This record gives sequence, C-alpha cells and structure tokens, in this order.
Amino acid sequence: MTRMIRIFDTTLRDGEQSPGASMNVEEKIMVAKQLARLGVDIIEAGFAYSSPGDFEAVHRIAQEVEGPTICSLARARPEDIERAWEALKGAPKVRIHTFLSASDIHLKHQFRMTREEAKKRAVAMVQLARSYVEDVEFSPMDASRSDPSYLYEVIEAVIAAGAGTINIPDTVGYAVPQEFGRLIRGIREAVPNSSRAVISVHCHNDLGLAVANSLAAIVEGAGQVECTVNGIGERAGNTSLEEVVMGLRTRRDWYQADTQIRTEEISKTSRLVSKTTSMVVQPNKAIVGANAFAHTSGIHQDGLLKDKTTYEIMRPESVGLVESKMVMGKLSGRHAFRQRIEELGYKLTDEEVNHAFERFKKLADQKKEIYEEDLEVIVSEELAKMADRITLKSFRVESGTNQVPTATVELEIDGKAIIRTGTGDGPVDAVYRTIAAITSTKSTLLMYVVKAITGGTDAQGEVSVRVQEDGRTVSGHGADTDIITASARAYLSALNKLACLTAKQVQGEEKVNLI
Ligand SMILES: CC(=O)SCCNC(=O)CCNC(=O)[C@H](O)C(C)(C)COP(=O)(O)OP(=O)(O)OC[C@H]1O[C@@H](n2cnc3c(N)ncnc32)[C@H](O)[C@@H]1OP(=O)(O)O
Ligand SMILES: CC(C)C(=O)C(=O)O
Ligand SMILES: [Mg+2]
Repeated sequence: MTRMIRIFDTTLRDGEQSPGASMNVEEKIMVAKQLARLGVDIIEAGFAYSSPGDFEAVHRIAQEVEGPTICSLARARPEDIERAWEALKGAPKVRIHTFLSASDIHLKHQFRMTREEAKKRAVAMVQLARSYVEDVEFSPMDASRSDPSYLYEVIEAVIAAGAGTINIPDTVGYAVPQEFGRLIRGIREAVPNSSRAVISVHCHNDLGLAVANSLAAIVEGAGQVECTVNGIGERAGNTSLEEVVMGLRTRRDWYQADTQIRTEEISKTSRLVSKTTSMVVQPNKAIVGANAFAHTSGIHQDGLLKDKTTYEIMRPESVGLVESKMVMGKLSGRHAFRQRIEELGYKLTDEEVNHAFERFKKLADQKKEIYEEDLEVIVSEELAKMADRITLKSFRVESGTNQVPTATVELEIDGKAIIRTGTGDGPVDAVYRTIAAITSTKSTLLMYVVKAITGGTDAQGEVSVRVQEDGRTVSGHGADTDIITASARAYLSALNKLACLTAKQVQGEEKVNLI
C-alpha cells in the first residue's frame, strides 16, 4: 500500500527567510499560483503579523489561489494569531500555524520561560487558533534539541487542545537521519493521542541532511513534509521539495509512499522561484540543477545511446525537461560524437568520423565545452578536403569614381563553365553578388575581414569570411596580392564547404542543386 505524504510548501515563508530572497506581493501570488499547479497540499503564504506586505500576500493568496490549503505562520501570541485569522478569513481552505520552542536552550535564553509556562502558552494559543479555524498546526520549535519527555508532554497537550498537525522542526539542522527517524517513532509510540494528528517534519540543511532527515522521518510514520522549492530558506535552507518528491516517486518501491505532486511542473517552478528570489540554483543541484540531466563522459554517453536506463534513474520529462543533455567535451567518446554530428544532419564515413574525432579531441583539450558551431567547423573542414565543386576561372571588375561597380565572373561548377555580369556597391560587393547569382546560394554573409599579411602596396592580402545557410555556419579564407581575388577565393571556399555539407546531408545524392 502506498501512503500519501502531504507536501507543505513554505517557499513563501521560510524560503523567503533566505538572505536577499524577499518577494513582493505580486511575486508571491505568481509563485503561489505555480505552487498550486505543481499540486502542493498546503502553501504557507507568509507570516501575516510580520509586515503589512506579508499580511496582504497571505490575504490575497488565500482569496485568489485555488486548490491548496493556505496557511499563515503566527507566534504563540494572541496578536499574531488574530492577525493570521484576519488575513485568512473568508477563504475556503485555511490553516493557522503557531509555534513555540520546546528546547531548554531556547526557553531559557530566548523566551525566559519555564517549561510549564511554555506548555500552557502553547495550549492556550492552539485553543485560540481553533476558535477561528478548524485546521491548526503547532510546531515545538527546536524539537530535535529538546528533551524528548518534555516534547511528548507538549505534543500530547496541544493535540488535546485541537491541533490537527504537529510539526517537528529540526530548526537548526542539528539532527542526523537515524536519530531524527527515531524521534518520530518515539513520538508515535510515546504520545498516547498521536494518532489523532498528522506528524509533520520541518528540516533545515545546516549539515546537508534536510532531505535525508525528512525521508527518515517518513519511514517512521511522518505524514507531512515541510519543504521549499530549490531548498531555499533560513541559513543553509530547508528540505528541498523536488528532492523529497522525486526521492519518493523514484524509490516508491522502498518508501511505499508518494505525494500528489505533478512532477512535470518541477523544472518550471524551480526556474520561477530562482528568478523571483534571485537565488541561483547551483548547477549540480539534484533534480533542478543545470547538470542534473547532463552527461559528459564517453562511457556514460555510450551507455545512454544504447539504453537510457544505463545511467538515468529518472526520465528528464518526468520533471518537465525536454530531454537529457549530452555535453561534448574532452571526456566524450566516438559514439556520442558520431551521434551528435548525425543529429546536426551529417553522414560521415567511418574514416571521416575518425579524422574529425581526432580533431575534436584536440580542440576539446583546449576548450571547456564544444558547441555545435565547433562541430560544424570540424565537420566542414573535414569535408572540405573533398575536391572543390566550384572553381574561379576568371573575373573582371570595372569601378571608378563615376561608375557603378560591375563584375563579370566566370565560374566552373561541376565541370560546367558559367559566366555572368552583375553590379554592386563596390568592386567586392559586385563580385560577391555575381557569384551568389551564378550559384543561386541562399547563404548569408555573416563576416568579412581583410588583413594585410605582408607590408607595402604589393602586400599579400588575406580575406576571411563566415557564411551561414540553414543554420550551418562555415568559414572561408583566400589570399592574394589582389584583394578582390582574395575576396572571391574566400567566398568560394566557404560556398564549396556548404556544397559539401549539403551533399553529405542529402544522403545518396551525388549532386547538389547549386544552379
Ligand atoms: C524558526 C523560524 O523560522 S521562526 C520565524 C522567523 N521569522 C521571522 O522572524 C520573520 C518575521 N519576523 C518579524 O517581522 C519580526 O521578528 C516580528 C514582527 C515577528 C517581531 O518583531 P519585534 O516585535 O520587533 O521583535 P523581535 O523580532 O526583535 O524579537 C522577537 C520577539 O518575539 C518573541 N518570540 C519569538 N518567537 C516567538 C514565539 N514563537 N511565540 C511567542 N513569542 C515569540 C521573542 O521572544 C521576542 O520577544 P521579546 O520582544 O519579548 O523579547
Ligand atoms: C516556524 C518553525 C516551524 C521553523 O521555521 C523552524 O523551526 O525552523
Ligand atoms: Mg524553519
């Protein structure tokens, strides 16, 4: 039997306690609407007493966001509980979450209260909250550093006073999984009325154990997990929603538990929260980091190409990503290299792949990541070793102060001579336009650079061009003492590469329709 675990999202309350993560009312509403689409059970929308802005956020979210229960935090003080009620009243599904410390450290140093006084206050505030709403949650703050026997007493008393959810916070992230699981089991075994309430957990990540502690608590019977998107929150943050949810979903066989989260909304929610709070997600963050579904090493890439399950325990689609990423770099292997160039539309022979792969490895030793354009260049230059299909036979240019620059160009394409005359804005432009007209190229000239290789007026000039067609970019070079000849050669060398690429892409066809 699969147990359903409630997801209590506190991104808008504890998440906002991350330094610099504060959100305005409109931003909170936008995030709350996305949390509803994600399918969380409860949204802790804020702490109504803490500021007019938070009051308004709780109020508007309670009014405007459909689906989840909307909750406000409140200290164990009448004014806080009343303010929470003011913000929530009139909305269909609401909860007041009140809290007071249970640890001697907090009671002695911060609250200056005895255990008895704190217990009495907790009971009175739960009763007050219950006079306003049916659904009351109580948190004995710093529970993991509290004396268990006192903790049990408080829990029993607040359940008797009407709290339907008892949330066990590991406020300072001190607990370790086995210990925290045992604490939850202890509560269920030692508190006589514990079955009348849902036991919740709220873990902080100071030792990087928030998710592990939450999962350990679930094993011992916790029915609600408090968490935040991307794990943001006070100090090192809270339990990460996406990690707990995907942990349960992926290992349902082990936990026999799941949530009602629509996991396909996870990536979108993560991006929204990151953008809204300006909290950048680290690339290696589980589930939502940029690298969470990126594979770099050749052996893994080879395995994935053969079967995704070799190195992927979750489908990227299950968290709303289109597909996993194969990152081409110095650790990639031939299988992934061939696959990527085929995805780019090129069919190479084994020998061509081997040559291109050698060049790729050399380049990858110098560059952190190889992009599509790099692969295009490698492939195009590999293919450029094929005989040129277009050669320049001759050209003549007329230009002067009062003359429209005119070029007559003779090309040989696949052995056939073609001659044509055209005009342009300058002599080079006239030659380029005429070549373009003869070859009927659809390409665009992206870059044209001239530089002198030697000095003097008889200097050898070198022209480099970059040309793009159908998303493919190739470069071309030409050198001559005549700058127009160098320009024509550079352009034709680029067009020859494009022609080779097209020939390779149109598998089985010998000729390219250049004219
Ligand atoms: C573990 C957590 O995350 S708890 C939630 C933490 N979140 C926040 O604190 C964010 C919002 N907080 C605020 O805006 C402010 O702290 C306010 C408005 C709540 C209170 O502000 P101030 O009145 O100026 O008090 P300040 O924050 O300096 O001190 C907290 C007071 O609340 C008391 N207090 C703290 N928690 C509780 C509680 N659960 N129940 C009752 N009183 C509490 C403290 O003992 C202290 O009281 P004192 O003034 O009698 O010494
Ligand atoms: C208010 C409580 C639940 C809290 O955030 C904590 O103890 O960390
Ligand atoms: Mg907290």
